[in-house]
Amino acid sequence: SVAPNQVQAPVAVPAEGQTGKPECYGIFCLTYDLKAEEETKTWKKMITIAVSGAAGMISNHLLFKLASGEVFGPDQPIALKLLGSERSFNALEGVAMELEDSLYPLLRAVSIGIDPYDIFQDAEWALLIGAKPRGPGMERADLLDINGQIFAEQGKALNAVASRNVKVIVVGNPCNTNALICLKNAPNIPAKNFHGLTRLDENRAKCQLALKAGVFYDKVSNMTIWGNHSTTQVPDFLNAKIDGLPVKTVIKDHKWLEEEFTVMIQKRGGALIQKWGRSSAASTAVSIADAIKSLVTPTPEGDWFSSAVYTNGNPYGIAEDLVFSMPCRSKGDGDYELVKDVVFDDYLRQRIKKSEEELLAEKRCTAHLTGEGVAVCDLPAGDTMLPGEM
Ligand SMILES: NC(=O)c1ccc[n+]([C@@H]2O[C@H](COP(=O)([O-])OP(=O)(O)OC[C@H]3O[C@@H](n4cnc5c(N)ncnc54)[C@H](O)[C@@H]3O)[C@@H](O)[C@H]2O)c1
Repeated sequence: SVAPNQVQAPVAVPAEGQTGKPECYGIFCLTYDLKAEEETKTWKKMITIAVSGAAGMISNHLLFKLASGEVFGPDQPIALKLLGSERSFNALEGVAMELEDSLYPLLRAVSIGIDPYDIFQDAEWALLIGAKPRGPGMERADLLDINGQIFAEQGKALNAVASRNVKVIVVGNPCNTNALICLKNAPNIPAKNFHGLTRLDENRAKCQLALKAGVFYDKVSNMTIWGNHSTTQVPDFLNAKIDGLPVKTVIKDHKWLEEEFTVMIQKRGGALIQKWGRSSAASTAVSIADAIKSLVTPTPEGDWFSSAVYTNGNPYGIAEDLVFSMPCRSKGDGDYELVKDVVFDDYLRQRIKKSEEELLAEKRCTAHLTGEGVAVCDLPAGDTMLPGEM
């Protein structure tokens, strides 16, 4: 209790469900006269970023990168709208308190809540990280259903209240199929705006190629991850370059590329869990930041980045109506186009096919969540794990 003569700090206004309104948090409830501040004169218009799973491990790194300005730029003020689960609401308040205490000049608004219809209101970016982890003994089909339901609901909420051009990055696993479910439930938002995160896989692949070639990782470019964010993903060493040269002319050990490199990237997440006892959080947050930066800054001439995006109209012959990781370029306007000048050989084609089959099976298994009828789960056995599982 507070003594009568003490000033009480602003407190969090309870989230939706308790008051009927999502609310600002603490210091962010004060209003500021932005125009009165010298530095704000050159600032851009504030953008609204919604983050789900905001009390989780990945968000604990990501939110502070967003607020610091390193993702959207030092002249871009932001509003953060944080979505948690009922269970994590206290932790969410803790996150908001840490954001308050960080005194970020660019962070102009923070609100927290557990209802996506409130939190996604006017969101221009939605970073969908919150999902249930696969528990012991849980079948992949169960995970697809449990998390798919979350993304069906969040897709509906985005459709109802988000900005009409919201860009959505799905991180919660299984992220490709969750992104497909999400976009199917948001018919009024362009399907092109939905991404599944495979940037972490791209970054991991660049690092291992650089290590093998004995060069720093900034020398590796044109790195595509094809397919599903699972152990069927295909890190493409045919089109990737080291110092502007095809990887295969720099790394002569083609047996290593085909047999060791591919598996190493597919299972990197699992290897990390064995060391850490938890899944990658910091490097995942970095890769989300990278994925956003790749959409809001022009792609360097001749290069590209990987993102799992909607396949309709793809030039590679991949089945339509999937969310599949493919090479993209951006003009820096938040949008992207698929890269046309890539080559294929039998090795690459065969492996892409396997990931495609897996995603088609995941889609059949979640048909009840995409409005396409009765689900049939005939998931390929054996190697359909997420990179974080081993
Ligand atoms: N695509 C990738 O490259 C990649 C990499 C690493 C992890 N992941 C995935 O990201 C997800 C989050 O990982 P983490 O380490 O931050 O997990 P975490 O368990 O630390 O955090 C997840 C948070 O989400 C919350 N949550 C659960 N359901 C929610 C819902 N419906 N709405 C809002 N919040 C909800 C939980 O309460 C928890 O606080 C997992 O699904 C993980 O598999 C993806």
